[in-house]
Amino acid sequence: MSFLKVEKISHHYDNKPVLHDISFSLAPNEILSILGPSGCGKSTLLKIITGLIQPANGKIYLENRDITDLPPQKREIGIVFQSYALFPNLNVFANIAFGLKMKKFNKQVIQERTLEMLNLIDLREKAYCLPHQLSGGEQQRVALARALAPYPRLLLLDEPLSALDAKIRKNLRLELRKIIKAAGATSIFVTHDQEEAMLISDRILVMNEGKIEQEGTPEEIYTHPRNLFVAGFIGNYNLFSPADIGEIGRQKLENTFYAVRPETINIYPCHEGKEAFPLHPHSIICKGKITDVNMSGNIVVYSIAVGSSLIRVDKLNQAGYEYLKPGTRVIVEIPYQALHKVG
Ligand SMILES: Nc1ncnc2c1ncn2[C@@H]1O[C@H](COP(=O)(O)OP(=O)(O)OP(=O)(O)O)[C@@H](O)[C@H]1O
Repeated sequence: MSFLKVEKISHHYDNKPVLHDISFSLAPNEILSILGPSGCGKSTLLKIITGLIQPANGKIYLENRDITDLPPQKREIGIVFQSYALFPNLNVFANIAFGLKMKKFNKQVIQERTLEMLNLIDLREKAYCLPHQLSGGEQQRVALARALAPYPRLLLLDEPLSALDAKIRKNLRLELRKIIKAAGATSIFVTHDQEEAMLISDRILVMNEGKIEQEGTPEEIYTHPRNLFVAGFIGNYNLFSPADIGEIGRQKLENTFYAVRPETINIYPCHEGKEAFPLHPHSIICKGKITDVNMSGNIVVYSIAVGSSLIRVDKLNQAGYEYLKPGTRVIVEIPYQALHKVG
């Protein structure tokens, strides 16, 4: 059974179309990320789900009930925004309890549920602090607890980590998923950061210019991008046509674009006078020259000029790994199964 069903939603501002026939559904307890570049329509779609905007066309169903015309306050949707939006004059406990009070839960329920939320976000010892006494990451955990406290039917998170600095952001990603899963909240997470979407969600919708380009699990999106846009947006993919790289192989490639992940490519130095190499039956082989070598954590990132393309190759920097120097001529081996046709 789908918990939320978004059916053929279209929208425009001043005759400019921004959403085209968007349909997707969400299973109970699932975390779905909507991933796409700035201006692709993510916020507009969220506002339509919350009821802040009426769509030009289409329907929204929550637990099989048509909520398209229901006002926002009747939808029981919790929202966490990019800015923490906590009440500055209320302490952490009162901020979390706020939604419960508004919904007129009795005192004991408010006390118990607020404590449960404080434990969930691991901030019990900060219950009587004011928001300005907390770090950005802590404030965002409080914002999450406040949204979860009144048992929302659906939780929407609109770029909740983008105001945080890089380190806190990285730490909070997995914690956010853990908290949402522990609370059992069905959620939609909006982001333009592919790494964040991969780590936090069960499923991802990749959006571009008001359309869904691909829908799938993080692994499906990462390993099988459906088209050039998704491969380009997911990051690090090498994109080329066979003519660009002057490949030699046993299977003829089509004259279109292919995507290949940097970690799937092998490179071998060409030793002087020994440039001949066997044709591997399951690979395409080409010649290249290393133009740059960079360390990115435990990964050695090679930039290799191959034909008219610059190919990225990632190798694990294990103990004893001897990396190749810029200027080295190399044989580049790309396994056929690593190639994805995206043109
Ligand atoms: N109130 C409005 N009036 C007119 N155009 C708007 C309005 N709100 C958004 N737009 C336009 O609609 C398109 C989609 O905007 P939207 O805010 O939904 O994108 P987004 O993917 O959320 O972007 P970002 O990641 O930058 O927040 C953009 O071209 C934007 O300029």
